[in-house]
Amino acid sequence: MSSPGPSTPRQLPANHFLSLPRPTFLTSAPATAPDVSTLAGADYDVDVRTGFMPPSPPVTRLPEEFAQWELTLGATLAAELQVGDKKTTTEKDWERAERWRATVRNLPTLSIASLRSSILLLRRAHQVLASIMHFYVHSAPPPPPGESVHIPAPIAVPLIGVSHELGVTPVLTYADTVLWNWTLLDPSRPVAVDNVSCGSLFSGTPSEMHFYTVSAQIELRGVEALDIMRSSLDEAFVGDALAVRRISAYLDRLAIVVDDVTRLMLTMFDGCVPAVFFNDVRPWFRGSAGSGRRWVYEGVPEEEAERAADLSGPSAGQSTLVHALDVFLGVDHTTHGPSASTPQTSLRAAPTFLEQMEKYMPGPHQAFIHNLASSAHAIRPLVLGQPQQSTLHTSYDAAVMALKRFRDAHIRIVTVYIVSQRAHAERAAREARGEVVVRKVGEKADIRGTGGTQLVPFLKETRAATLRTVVGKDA
Ligand code: HEM
Repeated sequence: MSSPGPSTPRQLPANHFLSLPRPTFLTSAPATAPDVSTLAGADYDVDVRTGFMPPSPPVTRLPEEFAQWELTLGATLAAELQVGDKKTTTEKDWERAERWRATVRNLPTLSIASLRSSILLLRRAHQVLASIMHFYVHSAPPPPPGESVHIPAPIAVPLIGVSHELGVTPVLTYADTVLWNWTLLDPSRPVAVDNVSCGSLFSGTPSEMHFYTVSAQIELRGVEALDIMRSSLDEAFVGDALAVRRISAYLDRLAIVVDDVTRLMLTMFDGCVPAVFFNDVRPWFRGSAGSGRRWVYEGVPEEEAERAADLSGPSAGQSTLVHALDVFLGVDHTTHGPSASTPQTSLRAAPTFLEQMEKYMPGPHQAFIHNLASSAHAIRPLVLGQPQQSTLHTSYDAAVMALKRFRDAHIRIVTVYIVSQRAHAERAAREARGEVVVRKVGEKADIRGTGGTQLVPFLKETRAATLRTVVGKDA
């Protein structure tokens, strides 16, 4: 079975979140109201209990036929691979890495035909192959800028094939690190925020596990937000006074859910050590985008290889949940203010960062976003059609401001985990060279995210766009 692409609708399963009655907190909602939202009618791989995460723990091992891939990934532990361009990496580390890299080049190029019947196996294959690829690229000393990085055919060919089946890019994504990388703490209990834990893919550190786990918890807490979106769009279709009152209540609830998501995100500080994240985890994530080096996927048709040459590494910016919140609330990231990181003239034509991130999502989740975006009965126009100071305005702004608080908190996190870490690293390097370290007031380093953004101006602009969405004067 292959995964449905954006244009291949399927029958909705009975337990699909789009097929369910309204949230119970709105007791006055009629259970018989028709599901009229444009979200209905396709399978988006969104589950009523787990949202964008699959409903049961992902497969952790491929069948025997693909044992060599699993063994090669497992051997990275014994090889104690270090990031190739890390200051502390030695000649010996490179030699050990090169021996492991040779085993990757000598793998047979396996057919993925038998994987096509199982989306669960396809996901595991993507995770394994993309992880091997990132280990392969980043455990070697990087070639000079301008030179290409070669991905051997035994990895490149099946990775391209599997990615095609899943509708996702052939590079490590948020789906590999979070959505398809979790287990239940207590298997006798259902999937829940307090019963999920992610595995470490690269550094083997508790910080890496915590980094992914927090995102998984956010995805699970966000399930209620998806439920609220669906119910609100149903009501927007009806659009009468009662519907407007219900949407207000949904939006009030949404603000609470988003604040919970923000609280969860801030628990990053409880278990992910910034220096470990910056030095031992994040370097493995880097994609080719912004690196000045193209990744050449050997053995694949030129057109496919061209599409894969310039891709970003995983970022929670690929979380469909946050995109969905933006789309649902009508946050417009295309009209940039003066602090945007890209020149004003090129803004309208170019896709926004968030739009660019969609191709890193599994195909059905991309379809979910497109469907949500094309809803004929969107919430924001309905809100704008109501009188100023109405209850709906207040509730809408409450939800938007909760999303803005999420972005405030996210900027704090990025400051601690990247901006400050980068400043420490720079200072240490200059001091080691005997240079006097003075940074002029206002001078900022050009720091890029794994998504290739100039991250500080980008994140501030994303937050500003959220604030511009507010409709009331007093918000
Ligand atoms: C240590 C933790 C984190 C760090 C260092 C971090 C870093 C970043 C960076 C650098 C970007 C800029 C885009 C890029 O170029 O990659 C970004 C974007 C983004 N991140 Fe995070 N992130 C963290 C945790 C999270 C979590 C837990 C979430 C929640 C799902 C999240 C959601 C987002 C979103 C939605 C964006 C897109 C920009 C936006 O919508 O405001 N991040 N992140």
